[in-house]
Amino acid sequence: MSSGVEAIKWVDNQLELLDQRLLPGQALYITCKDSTEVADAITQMVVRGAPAIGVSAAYGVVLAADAAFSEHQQAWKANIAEAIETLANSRPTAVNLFWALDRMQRVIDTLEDSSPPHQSLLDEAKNIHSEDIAANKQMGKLGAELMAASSDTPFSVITHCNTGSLATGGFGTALGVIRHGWDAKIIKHVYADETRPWLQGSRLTAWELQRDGISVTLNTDSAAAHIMKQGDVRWVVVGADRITANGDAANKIGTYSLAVLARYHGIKFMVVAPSSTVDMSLSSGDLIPIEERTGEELTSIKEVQLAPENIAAFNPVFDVTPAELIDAIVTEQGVVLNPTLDKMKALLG
Ligand SMILES: CSC[C@@H](O)[C@@H](O)C(=O)COP(=O)(O)O
Repeated sequence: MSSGVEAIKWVDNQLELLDQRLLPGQALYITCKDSTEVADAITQMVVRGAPAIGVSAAYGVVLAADAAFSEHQQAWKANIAEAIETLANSRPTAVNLFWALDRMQRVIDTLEDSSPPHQSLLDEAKNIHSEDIAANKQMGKLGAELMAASSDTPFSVITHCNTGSLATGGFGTALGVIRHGWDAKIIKHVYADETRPWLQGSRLTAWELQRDGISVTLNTDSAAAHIMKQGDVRWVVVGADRITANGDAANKIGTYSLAVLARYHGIKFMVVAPSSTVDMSLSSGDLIPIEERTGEELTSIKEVQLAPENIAAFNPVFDVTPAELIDAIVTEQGVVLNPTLDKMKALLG
């Protein structure tokens, strides 16, 4: 089974990121030499997807510490705080970013002011990276087993946004389940929503699945109800950017509509995310900060104008699916069926 493309690489003490803005036309890596460049890469969506943002930010902290230590060997800890703040401000919704920065901060807190930080921080960033890949593989297995138990015959699934090796440390969350399900011949076809406006589905998911030889067709987001009505789709499978203590899940805009449609059509809805995506400090999805990006993502594509000049455009890039519409949350620690606060607490504390 393919693990997919390597989107995040640590090479010669620099961070190399596959520039996702250029896919599928070009597969080019950009090099981030300092933490500001990493923060910019996250904001500009060179790298995107909740776990991938967290992994990249962790490597960004290594770069920040290297710079602070070479500038002032006795006071690097004080000097790194601003760089970490800049990384934290790069995008608001995916909690994996803050989770990864907290893990890096805990390592910083154990170090002396005068001790070189490089190796300990690099080790932790690499741990965050490799643990994410391992979590994805475990979730892939658990999610595919759940799907297999629900049907005697192979079926199709719908997915939204991109949750593959591009969006994670590697392998993928919802796409990890799809990889396992395809391998086990449970899943026979994937419908990939194009995912307006940034087109993660058409530019990234279609590219990843096609490269890996998994049967995929692309559809407009608004075709989902029509596809569901055909009767061939048994599961919607998506990732998440933040899951709250009651099981509400924020994910790419349009996910909530899919969940409503799935319930109407009697189709199961699965959210696949590592425990680093779970924010037990928030009691409900209403409290998740929802990123709004520029209206230009709606009004033009690659400088081609699609709407009247100066039209006002509203571009929230995530929405929250209420727990009551979710049949299963799959994490590497286990599966929560029909999530509630008590069930989330029992699995994820
Ligand atoms: C494993 S990816 C889960 C989510 O991060 C993904 O579905 C998503 O919404 C990504 O949004 P993006 O704006 O592309 O960063």
